[in-house]
Amino acid sequence: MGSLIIPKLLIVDFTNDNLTPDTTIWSSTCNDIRVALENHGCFIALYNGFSTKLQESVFQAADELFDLPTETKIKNIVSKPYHGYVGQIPIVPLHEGLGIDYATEDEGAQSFTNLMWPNGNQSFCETTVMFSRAVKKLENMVITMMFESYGVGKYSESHIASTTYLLRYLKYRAPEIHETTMAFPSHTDKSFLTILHQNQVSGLEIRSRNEEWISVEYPPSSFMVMAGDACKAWSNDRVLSPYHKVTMDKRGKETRCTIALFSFLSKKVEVPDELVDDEHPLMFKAFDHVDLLNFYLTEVGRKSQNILQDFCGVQI
Ligand SMILES: O=C(O)CCC(=O)C(=O)O
Ligand SMILES: [Fe+2]
Repeated sequence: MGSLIIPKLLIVDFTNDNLTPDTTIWSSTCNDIRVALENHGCFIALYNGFSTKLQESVFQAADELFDLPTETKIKNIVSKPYHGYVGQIPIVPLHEGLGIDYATEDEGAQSFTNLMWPNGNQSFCETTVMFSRAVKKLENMVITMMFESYGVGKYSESHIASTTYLLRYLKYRAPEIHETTMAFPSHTDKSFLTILHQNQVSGLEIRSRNEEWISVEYPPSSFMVMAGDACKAWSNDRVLSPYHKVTMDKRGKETRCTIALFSFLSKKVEVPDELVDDEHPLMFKAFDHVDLLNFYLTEVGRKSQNILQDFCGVQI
């Protein structure tokens, strides 16, 4: 049996005050981020863009939300696929999730809050917006650095201006004896980037390029930054959009909670000309991001083992 080499995931320290544009550390970190996204499709970010109080209150907000009756939670219906309530699924019995589209904007968070708490819940609303905005800042920094490393920094501002954010509160209860430990089946994200923040209960597993599953442990104060299929398409197939899943510990007793921010483009996802050359011929046609989600809703899309190729691959 060959030895199992578990690749170490990159840890980027965004709390370092010296990490500012036009410094050596900035350009080497931009490079590290690009290499990590190409090799593993993810990295861990140490980030202190919000207070310890907000860190606590966002998990309290999650508890309050999941404590609502199911009849209320199922009202979280969003027209875009995979944006609303998910739960009560017999083959995924441990998982429940709710989504807030445009969570970085007051109106987005407010309309969700009004739906869940018709008599109001201002602290939930404020916590959601503050947390989403703090994570958006991290997302924007990663975009800026990745674009810079690919030599297309001039496009990052317009990309960020055309990005919308979906915040999802996700819960996984501990399995009972004889119950499945599979808490969220293997998939790739359809987002551009996904940023995950978990409580003290791990469970995330990521599939590496050589198809080994890596269990990811990251401290509750840090973030997992992951590329989605739209990022893979934009990069002309350089970045990995990793398969990942959540598995709960068979003997675990605690509930796992993740708060995830997904970024989506409101303009076409297209490969910059600079990322196409003889060595890297164009792999994907430009597409509307929401159409990728709609394709994933179809049977062909759901069963596809190579969704980008099947959805927007350039036929050779
Ligand atoms: O809970 C997690 O860590 C992962 C969630 C996830 O993969 C998703 O919502 O797409
Ligand atoms: Fe995911």
